[in-house]
Amino acid sequence: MGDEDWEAEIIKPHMSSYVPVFEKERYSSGANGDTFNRTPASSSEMDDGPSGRDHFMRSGFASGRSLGNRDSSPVAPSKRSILYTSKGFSNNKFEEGDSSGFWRRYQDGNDSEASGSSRRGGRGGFQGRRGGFGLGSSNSEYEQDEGMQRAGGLFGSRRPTLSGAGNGDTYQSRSGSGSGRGGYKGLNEEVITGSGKNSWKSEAEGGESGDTQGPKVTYIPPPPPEDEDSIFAHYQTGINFDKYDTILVEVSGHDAPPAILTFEEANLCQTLNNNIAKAGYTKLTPVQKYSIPIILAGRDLMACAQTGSGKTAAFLLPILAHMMRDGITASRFKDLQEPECIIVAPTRELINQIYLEARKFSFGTCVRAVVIYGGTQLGHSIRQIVQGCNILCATPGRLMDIIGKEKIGLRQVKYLVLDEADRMLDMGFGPEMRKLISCPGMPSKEQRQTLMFSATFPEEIQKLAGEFLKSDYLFVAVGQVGGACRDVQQTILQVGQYSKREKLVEILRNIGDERTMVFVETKKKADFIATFLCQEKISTTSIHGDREQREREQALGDFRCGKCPVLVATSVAARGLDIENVQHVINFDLPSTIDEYVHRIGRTGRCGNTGRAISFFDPESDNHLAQPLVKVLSDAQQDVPAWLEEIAFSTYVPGFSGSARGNVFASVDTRKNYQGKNTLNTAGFSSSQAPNPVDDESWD
Ligand SMILES: Nc1ncnc2c1ncn2[C@@H]1O[C@H](COP(=O)(O)OP(=O)(O)OP(=O)(O)O)[C@@H](O)[C@H]1O
Repeated sequence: MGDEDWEAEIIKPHMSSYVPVFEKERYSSGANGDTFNRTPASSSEMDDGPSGRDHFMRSGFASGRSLGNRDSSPVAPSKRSILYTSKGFSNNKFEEGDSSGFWRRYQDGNDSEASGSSRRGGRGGFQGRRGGFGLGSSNSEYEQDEGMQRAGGLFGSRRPTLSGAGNGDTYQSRSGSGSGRGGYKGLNEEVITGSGKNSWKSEAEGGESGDTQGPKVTYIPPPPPEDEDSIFAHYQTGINFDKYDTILVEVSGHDAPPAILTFEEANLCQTLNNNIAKAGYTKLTPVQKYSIPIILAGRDLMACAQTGSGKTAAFLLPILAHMMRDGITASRFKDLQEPECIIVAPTRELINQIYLEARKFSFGTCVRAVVIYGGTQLGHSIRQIVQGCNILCATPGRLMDIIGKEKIGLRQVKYLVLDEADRMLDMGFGPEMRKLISCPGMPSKEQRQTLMFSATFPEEIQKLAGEFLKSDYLFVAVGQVGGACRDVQQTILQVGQYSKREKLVEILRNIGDERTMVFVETKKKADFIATFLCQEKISTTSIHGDREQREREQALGDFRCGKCPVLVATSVAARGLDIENVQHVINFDLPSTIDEYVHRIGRTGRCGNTGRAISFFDPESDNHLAQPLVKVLSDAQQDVPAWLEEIAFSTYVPGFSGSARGNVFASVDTRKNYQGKNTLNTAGFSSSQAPNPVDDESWD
């Protein structure tokens, strides 16, 4: 979907929009029965909803709050918390390209980052504002920075961006493309929509290679809290956690070890068991029941399981168990570190989250996990590594940089994990991953264990994965490959682009202060919508690839802690992020692929908790998604609006395999004629016995 024509927006009449059944139940109708006009008298009214909503509405964050008017809520934004504003806004006009005129710094904040230099760069380039925040390294060798950021002036987008740095309360002009930083802000995570197709570029592709010239990135992320309570902080599993056991699991491949039913059966060492208990895990999720024994048996694995169902622990625990069993030696300071495990993920925030999980489960052991990612000072990454590194969690660009600088040797790598593997292997990251496995020293696939996890695995990506995996890898499919989490109540509203903002505000006002992620398709629109919501006095922050890393982390922090209950995001936040109490996802713009939709709505309804997703379907631009949406909705046992079925029918493509991007509905392993498969429920009982395995068709 391309950018909206904001100019046209103010003259076009609003299109009528569809109101879902559940909203009609909840709110009395307006004159035409078509709008959310009534505010419930109290939140208790919400508690009486149908089953799926019950728990959701009872959750702590919502309770006791008025759901009617944000202004009256305890966190209603004050003048200070209107994070940014725009001049042209009252005209509903987005003056693209004239960022210096359109955006003005909200002076109320005392942002140290901005105060050092003017950020009104206009169309000019570098203003040098990134020089030092008292965080610079004393070791100049380590102060190299990401190349594309240096070269970024060439690509300056001149787009305004939120600034959460410092107190997170100010929005300010970032004209001149972030002034001192040029235009590149994590191209690896950017969805480029010009062609109407997602195209992801890796950091290294984008140039975080450290070789090009440009301004230095000096950001050093604050260290995570070290106290045990913080390390083991977790949220509760939800009412549907036990229902995971009813999901069918299909395992394909030869000689799959049997599933385990309890943590005890995994025979992990005492320290790991203690950490599991402290993390609040008492029962395995299906993907853990199947993946843990497979990994413990030394097999390569491709695992597909619904969002929020515990894939991270499914690979971390057996890897750590092996490391402990092998008597891993404590890390020590060395200029070249040789980690035993490398974990890669497509976004900075996700890899950081995986690192925190690795740190949690390795607590009290001599295994040292380290995280490195783009948008931070390269010297900082290197300093983390040289102190010792057994498990390296990295985004691809930064990983290749560090390998290039000979701070990481690959000879000892025994485990290579690709989280969000379908993303890691697609056109964006695939080339980087191929470079990684052919780096000097990297053990061949026969000599290492390669593990791939995702909630979606398109057929064509499964085929590419053969290059990375041993030919006898096992494939675990928990439920439908690419299916949406059933704990998310999905609603599709027909909303034309010119009605979207009004509908968004209406919904957000009714939601109250429950944490909500609003997905939009472009970075520019993320800024625009965040500005708009702030003007509507809805505390909002935003995350996207044009924001500096400091700002991205600040935004996520403000959202996590509830300071800003609304997070406007691009697809950079679609995958993997595990944020407590996200009760709503709103697709202001639908993504261009159904997989992205599945990941986005999976930010809610995690770990057995329930959640809700509302998506604006614009018939002008989203018809290609009608068929896959109908399939995803019906597979997840959701109501399918009649109008959507009609569109799906009218846009019927003979031979359609269920997706805007290929065969999303491959239910299992795509190795053709593969017969070594078992279908079981997660209590471990086989529902169809596997025939004798025949020759495995490998994708090598
Ligand atoms: N066995 C368990 N018991 C309790 N909580 C668990 C268990 N396994 C995982 N969790 C918790 O469930 C949440 C979701 O887990 P995780 O982030 O690993 O999901 P995921 O499957 O990787 O999701 P996504 O597809 O979105 O990346 C986390 O907070 C995690 O700590």
